[in-house]
Amino acid sequence: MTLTKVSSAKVAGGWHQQFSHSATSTACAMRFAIFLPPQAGPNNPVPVVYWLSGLTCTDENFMQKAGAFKKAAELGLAIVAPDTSPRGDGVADDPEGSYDFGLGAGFYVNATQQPFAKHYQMYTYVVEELPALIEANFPVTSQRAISGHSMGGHGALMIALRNPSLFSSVTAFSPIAHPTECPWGVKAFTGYLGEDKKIWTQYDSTLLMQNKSTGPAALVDQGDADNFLQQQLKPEHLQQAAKQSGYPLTLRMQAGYDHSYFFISSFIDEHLAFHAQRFG
Ligand SMILES: N[C@@H](CCC(=O)N[C@@H](CS)C(=O)NCC(=O)O)C(=O)O
Repeated sequence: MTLTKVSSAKVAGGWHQQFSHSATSTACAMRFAIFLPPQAGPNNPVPVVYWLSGLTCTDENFMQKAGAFKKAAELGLAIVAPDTSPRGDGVADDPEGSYDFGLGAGFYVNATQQPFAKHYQMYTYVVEELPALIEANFPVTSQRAISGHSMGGHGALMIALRNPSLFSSVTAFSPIAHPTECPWGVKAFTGYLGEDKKIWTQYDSTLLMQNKSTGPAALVDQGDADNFLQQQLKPEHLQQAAKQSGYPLTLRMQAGYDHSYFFISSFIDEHLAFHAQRFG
């Protein structure tokens, strides 16, 4: 598998780099960003935190705005941020060009519906193809954690719940906690997965958590001044699911914070420390 380096910059004693590669799962060129802390080297592989971004984002938003590098360098963690959808010639988009479906809005599912199924295989890309690529090409261990924001916060929870042996911990900011019951999720799941709601359940974190009493330790932060809180995010549904099953979830409501990267940058250090503690 050939990786093409797109950019490279030293930061916090380590390196921020972007690469593109031809992905099998999504059948198109995919770009990702990686932060390698100063400790990382052939004789010192480091664990990886995967970061899944939200609607409208690319691999760049988190790396530019979260302010995560100093803490990741201190803790010796690599961070990998994939794109939020397939892109390029021939990749279908929302016919209306809206921001919440199609390009920039892959929802980390494997689409079954045309014209999306050919490229929108983000679940397989994030769970299988990207970690295999990272572990074959960079000085990292197979210790993994996963985090994300909004659509990506949901993606992180859903992927960790479905793959407990692959991730030692999961954290999320402002996740779309119950996608089968909010407008963003219903639109995306109808478009990518079709009308059969039984198929949707495998991609819904609240429904998955309801039936699991064990799995990767989960931390969720949610701002109470987030414009999307009531209509789209519904963290109380996730809390209720954890209560019902006994799942190890800590949900923190954070007073005054909105949906933006200002919120993420305020608590990202704590999320990285949460992961580092569980890597041991
Ligand atoms: N554009 C949408 C919201 C999109 C949005 O808030 N995206 C979040 C993720 S859900 C984000 O991270 N945006 C990019 C950024 O802040 O850098 C709107 O205004 O309603």
